[in-house]
Amino acid sequence: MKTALIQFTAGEDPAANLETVRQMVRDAARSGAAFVLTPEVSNILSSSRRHQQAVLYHEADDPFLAAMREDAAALGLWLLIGSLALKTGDSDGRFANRSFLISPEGEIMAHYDKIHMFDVEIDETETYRESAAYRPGTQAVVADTQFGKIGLTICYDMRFPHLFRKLAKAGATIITAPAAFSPVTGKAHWQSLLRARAIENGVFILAPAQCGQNGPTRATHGHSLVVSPWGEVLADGGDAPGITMVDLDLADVGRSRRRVPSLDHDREFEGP
Ligand SMILES: O=C(O)CNC(=O)[C@H](CS)NC(=O)CCC(=O)C(=O)O
Repeated sequence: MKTALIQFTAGEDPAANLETVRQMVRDAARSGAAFVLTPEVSNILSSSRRHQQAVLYHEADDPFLAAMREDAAALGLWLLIGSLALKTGDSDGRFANRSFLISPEGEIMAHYDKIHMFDVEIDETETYRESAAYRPGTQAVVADTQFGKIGLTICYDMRFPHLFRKLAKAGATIITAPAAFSPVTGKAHWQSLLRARAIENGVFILAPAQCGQNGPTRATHGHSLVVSPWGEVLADGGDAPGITMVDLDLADVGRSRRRVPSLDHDREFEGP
């Protein structure tokens, strides 16, 4: 299955981000991709909640989502919008960080709200408080497609192996992990986390990532990653914007799981 991961640098203007993504989706389609994935918060990366409040939409009238549905249908491909920041109507004004899987008919086949919030102080200069702006999801999601079952996660979720375990146990053979990873933790952890999640569950991991300088106070790690169920890095998108194409052999899932069937070897135990 020809799969394309879109890597770019989202800024504060959703319309500009949409133009960038649309062009790259078209390029990916021209290269023969059947499944195209975009990073976390493809529509906006902003550190100002006020600005987000001013320019974001609810799901029902979001122009980014509408355009992606049109493009998926026009180009006849599966599309994962890694996520969109969307208004929720919640009284506390928090947004959703929501991933969408769209069919080649332009239908929304699944959506997933990021469960784990990145509330972290990495060092004196770098702190994140995602839960101040975003309302965490409470529902894990697996979608049925012609390529098999796809489990949806977002970014920081990759540090919670039990979520990936649940998705794999529910039949997922591909797990998506779109990201806007921090450069510091990216260097230290990104590839190890994703390879571990692939190996321990015998799944393909598809992780389209934001890259570069997103704003005066925000940068992202890049290195969009495709990992095989055996843990091999099949592609790494590097530091710069671009499209990473890979041809997935879905039979690798069965081959890996037969060699090491650890997914079937979970045991109940007492303690500690
Ligand atoms: O801020 C937004 O608008 C959208 N959300 C994000 O970019 C989120 C929260 S700041 N980024 C991550 O989860 C990175 C996780 C990470 O870097 C790690 O786990 O080390």
